[in-house]
Amino acid sequence: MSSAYFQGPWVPAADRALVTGGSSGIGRDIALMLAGAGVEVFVVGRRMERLEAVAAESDGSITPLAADIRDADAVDAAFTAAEAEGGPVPLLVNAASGAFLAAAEDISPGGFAAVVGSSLNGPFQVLRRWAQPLLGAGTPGAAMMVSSALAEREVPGAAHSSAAKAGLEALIRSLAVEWGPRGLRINSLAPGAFSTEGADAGMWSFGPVHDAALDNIPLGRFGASDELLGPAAFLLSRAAGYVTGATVVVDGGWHLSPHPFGSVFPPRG
Ligand SMILES: CCCCCCCCCCC/C=C/C(=O)SCCNC(=O)CCNC(=O)[C@H](O)C(C)(C)COP(=O)(O)OP(=O)(O)OC[C@H]1O[C@@H](n2cnc3c(N)ncnc32)[C@H](O)[C@@H]1OP(=O)(O)O
Ligand SMILES: NC(=O)C1=CN([C@@H]2O[C@H](COP(=O)(O)OP(=O)(O)OC[C@H]3O[C@@H](n4cnc5c(N)ncnc54)[C@H](OP(=O)(O)O)[C@@H]3O)[C@@H](O)[C@H]2O)C=CC1
Repeated sequence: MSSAYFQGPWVPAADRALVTGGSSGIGRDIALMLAGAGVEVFVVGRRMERLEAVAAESDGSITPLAADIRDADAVDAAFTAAEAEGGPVPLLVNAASGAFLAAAEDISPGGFAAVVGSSLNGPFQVLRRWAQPLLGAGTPGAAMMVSSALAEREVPGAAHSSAAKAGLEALIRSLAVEWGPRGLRINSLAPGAFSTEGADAGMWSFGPVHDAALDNIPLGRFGASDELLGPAAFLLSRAAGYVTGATVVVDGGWHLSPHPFGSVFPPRG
């Protein structure tokens, strides 16, 4: 991944970053982009071998740290390891999250908790642990949470994820106000439909869902991974120094659709 995304005023806002979900898909691409631009990157995910594979792929500095973001102690240990040599980490990307397709009546309490845990509770623990030492030291920082273009829309078949992502966007607005005066910027990047390992396995390989999404994207296609990198680079750069509490939607216009999934997921008859 080239450093071409960071040029002129678009230099990274700091030289150290922690990226959750950095072993796959969107988080992996962002981690490689940052490392390619000379940022020291720590990648977090549940499976160490996949984190190590990303680290091996980069010519830059990527350190793998295994943790489930739903486990506050594991999150704390990952940050403690990242901070051990260079102190608080000023840049944060939270791309980790998980979801599965299911009719609402088939989502068990445990299933709802698993998805909301990885998409809202866990990201809050990550943000809180990231911010604590920065606030204590008065060091500026910037966080970018990966949300979803449909956070504010109806998503039949993914009610848990939709509720959690809407909560995540509400959360970043509150934190931007609480922490802005103390030097921290908090934004979110909201992707539309992107082909990634996890999303393909869980959603896009299911033909009716894939086709319904495509039919309702005004630009008529899924996004290409590099189309997220420019907006991500912007939010993590000095050029975004006056941007906080914002959600940047990158979805080919999908969120404007009258119904983002047409009638692909009718209620049980
Ligand atoms: C009309 C169609 C709508 C299409 C929707 C499109 C939405 C667009 C925007 C979506 C925004 C979000 C996008 C993404 O997240 S893309 C990235 C996707 N990547 C992944 O999801 C990969 C990671 N996935 C996971 O980690 C898991 O799916 C999970 C989130 C569940 C977490 O795993 P965990 O290890 O905690 O899970 P367990 O196996 O222990 O299960 C916990 C409980 O969840 C229940 N469960 C799990 N899978 C399913 C399933 N497929 N269906 C129903 N229930 C499921 C499981 O039974 C457990 O419940 P119990 O405790 O009751 O047993
Ligand atoms: N691709 C798409 O179309 C869309 C994606 N998004 C969002 O983009 C983000 C990235 O998704 P995408 O790249 O597609 O997904 P992937 O499944 O390809 O990547 C998910 C990453 O998160 C990690 N992860 C998942 N759950 C946890 C957890 N509980 N703790 C720590 N790490 C975890 C995974 O590693 P491991 O499994 O080893 O833990 C992996 O590195 C997510 O927030 C997703 O909701 C939003 C809208 C659409």
